[in-house]
This record gives sequence, C-alpha cells and structure tokens, in this order.
Amino acid sequence: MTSNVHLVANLKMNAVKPLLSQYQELPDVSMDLLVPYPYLIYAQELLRDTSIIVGAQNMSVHEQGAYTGQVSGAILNDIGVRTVMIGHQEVSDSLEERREKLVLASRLGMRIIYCVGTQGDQLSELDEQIDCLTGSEEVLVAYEPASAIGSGVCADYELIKTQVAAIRKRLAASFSGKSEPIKVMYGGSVNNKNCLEIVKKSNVDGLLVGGVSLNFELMLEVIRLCKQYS
Ligand SMILES: O=C[C@H](O)COP(=O)(O)O
Repeated sequence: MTSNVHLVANLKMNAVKPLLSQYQELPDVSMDLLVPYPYLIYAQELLRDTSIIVGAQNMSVHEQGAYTGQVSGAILNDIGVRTVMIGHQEVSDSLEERREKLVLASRLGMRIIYCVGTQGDQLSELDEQIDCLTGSEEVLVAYEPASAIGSGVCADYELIKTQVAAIRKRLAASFSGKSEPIKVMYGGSVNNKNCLEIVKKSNVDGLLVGGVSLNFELMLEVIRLCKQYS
C-alpha cells in the first residue's frame, strides 16, 4: 500500500515489543517506524519482509568515544539502520547540535527525518533551523509546533499551511539545485479524526504520528485514510 502521503510513526520512549508484532501485519505499507534504540535490531529483523523502514529517534552529536549511554550515527550504521530523526523538540538540540548531527548523519549517508518547529508562530525560528541543513542531506522535513505535540489538539490547519509554505519557500531558496523538492510533513497530535483534514487543507507531503502510533487500530485507520486520499 503506497500512499502519496508519507507516514512516519514515532513510538517515542515506550515498551513496544507486542506492538511491533502488530506492525508486522502490514506487509505492503510503506512508512517509517522510529523505535527506541534497544528495539532497532529486533524490529529490523521482525519487519524485514514488510515495506516498513525502521529508523532511530535520535543520534549522538559525538562521533565516538567516552559518552556513556549515547548512540552514535556510526553505531546505527554498523547495525544497518539508515534512517534517523534529528531535531525533535523532545530532544531539545541547540542549533549547533542540529548542525553537527546533520553533518555526521549526512557523512554516513543516512536518510534524515529533520524536525523543525516553533514555540509560538515565529517564522525566524524555522528559518534558523532550516539553515542548519547543508543541502547535501537525504532529508524529509517535519514541521512540529511545540504546542501541538502530545496535546491532543493539532495545530490550526491554516497555520500549518502557512508555516509549511514558508518552509518550502526557504528550502527552495536555499537548495535550488535539488532535482526533487524536499518533502515537508506535519506532526503534532495527528489522529484518525484529523489526518485527512490536515493533508487536504494544509498541503503537506506527509504526517509524523506520535501517540496514536502506539494504538495499532487507530494507526491502521490513519494509514487507510491517507491511502484513500492518494
Ligand atoms: O514525533 C511525533 C510528534 O512529536 C507528535 O507526537 P504526538 O502525535 O503524540 O503529538
């Protein structure tokens, strides 16, 4: 089931072993599934006959060495994980850390889901975050306003549309040499009730789903609805 609406599920910090077996029931759904580090190898093995891409939710700003408890891009690379999310609001990276992580991930040839977001409606925050990209990354951008994350209420459709349009404009101006435009997704309290409205009214290329991706039945509905829209 290939949808024009790209779906990314972020399972955040939850114990998800039984849930991963449910995702295994989706052999032909193309989407990204971002799992906590300890599940990466298990999830890759479990989902190897599906079209689901297993990715990491973060990576260290350091290349290697004495950084207990951290996971570097090189480690992800070593275990065959090619996709990594960078810049999620819950990670609270500074602009410098964003830049460093993007460079490291890009150098390793990783595919990056890059989160940008605002605390309010300040477009300058988005610009600064977008400007951390070098243009050589393989990247999908996810716009996530802080107030919408985990709140149960997604951002106003018009606001999403405006911000996403501004992000596209900035990306196009900065990286005009790209053969294909960078995909821009929305994240923040996406659910089965609002997913279609968001894609219809806000002109996004995809959705980054957090809490709802932990409920397989609801996520299945999001997947079906997005497929119908394509
Ligand atoms: O990574 C996912 C986003 O932070 C959205 O999370 P949420 O759907 O629980 O609001």
